[in-house]
Amino acid sequence: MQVYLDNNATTMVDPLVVEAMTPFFSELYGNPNSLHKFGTASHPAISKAIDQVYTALNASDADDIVFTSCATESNNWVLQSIVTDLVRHGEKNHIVTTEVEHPSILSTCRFLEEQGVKVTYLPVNDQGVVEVSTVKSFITDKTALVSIMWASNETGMINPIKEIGAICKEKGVLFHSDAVQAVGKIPVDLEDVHVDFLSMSAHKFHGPKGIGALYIKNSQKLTPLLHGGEHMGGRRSGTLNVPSIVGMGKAIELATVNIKETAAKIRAQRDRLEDAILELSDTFVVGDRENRTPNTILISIKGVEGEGMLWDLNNGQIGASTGSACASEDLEANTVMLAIGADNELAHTGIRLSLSRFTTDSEIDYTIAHFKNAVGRLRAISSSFAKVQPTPGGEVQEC
Ligand SMILES: Cc1ncc(COP(=O)(O)O)c(CN[C@@H](CS)C(=O)O)c1O
Repeated sequence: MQVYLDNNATTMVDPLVVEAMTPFFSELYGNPNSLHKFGTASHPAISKAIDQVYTALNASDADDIVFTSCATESNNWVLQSIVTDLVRHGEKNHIVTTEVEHPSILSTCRFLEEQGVKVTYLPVNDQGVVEVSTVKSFITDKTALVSIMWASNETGMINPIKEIGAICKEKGVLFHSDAVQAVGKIPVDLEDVHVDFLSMSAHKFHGPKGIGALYIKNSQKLTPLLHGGEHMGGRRSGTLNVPSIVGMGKAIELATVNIKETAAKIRAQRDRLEDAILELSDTFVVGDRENRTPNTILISIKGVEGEGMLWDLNNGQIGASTGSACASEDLEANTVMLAIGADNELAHTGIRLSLSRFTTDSEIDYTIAHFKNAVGRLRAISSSFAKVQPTPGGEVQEC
């Protein structure tokens, strides 16, 4: 049996999405900007995809949805263009974000700091969530943008976006949320929650890789990151990736049409897996279940190096991660676990398991059995998890 439990890294493309995309590779392949029928033939499908994204986010027609190559591009676009529009020529010079954002936010902020922009990296609490009062206390009259992720890719913990959005609106500060791990997993209603910009990525909700989008409220001015053509109303240049746009539209429709029922099914499987693993001694999960995306577990297993556990799981045909895929190559401690106060040893024991609507009950059963055996094996050879075993005479010995 093969079990894929790394859906926060990327997901399988839903076969129904592949079916929707197929005609636009070799049949309706014209450049949508061409005036001939080969180009205009794809226009209805592009319009439908845009409508599917608007509907999924409950966005207003006054807002813009601009397709990008990925959420990393969307995040870079907002941060770099806010500096172009509000910092270089204006009185503002400050960005507020958190310590636990995705690298596409943190690295871009560090790049902007090299250009003189002031960035505040807010701490998170022991649940990995930023406190509303903390956000409020660091906004000044020089703050150009607040950028805070809707849900953590590492822990699944959900930030108080509605409250933060209300504060930003009240203070007249632009608000961006990286919603990559929220869209398609939990309800995102942009009539109910105030954001000026929102990033999303199709390959997180069973769409194709290489396509994302940026939501822009009320057509807010935002200098393009990519120049060179009138695509997407002059917002983002580059020939439209028609198959992937169609795929993103179909994927977001499938992911959100019954989102509450789907989330409940995934959560039941996640909770069963989590309960079983927590039966093991010296284990803990980051964050409470009520304020977490339904598919994610970041679990610490004392005495078991994350990489060693991944290797054992992989040998058992189970795919998981120690945290975000972007950071998988390095053997650093999990930054989120460090941010919530875990010591360095503990921060090396994190395992991220992320389910999807395609995860089956038998896969959960198989994972539970393998996980428990793996922990026993790895702790038996772990120097940091010394066991105290009684000897025949009753004396106790370290081993
Ligand atoms: C919150 C968040 N923000 C941005 C990205 C980047 O999305 P792209 O469309 O791939 O550019 C991701 C992707 N996180 C994957 C790969 S690093 C993970 O393993 O956690 C994300 O989770």
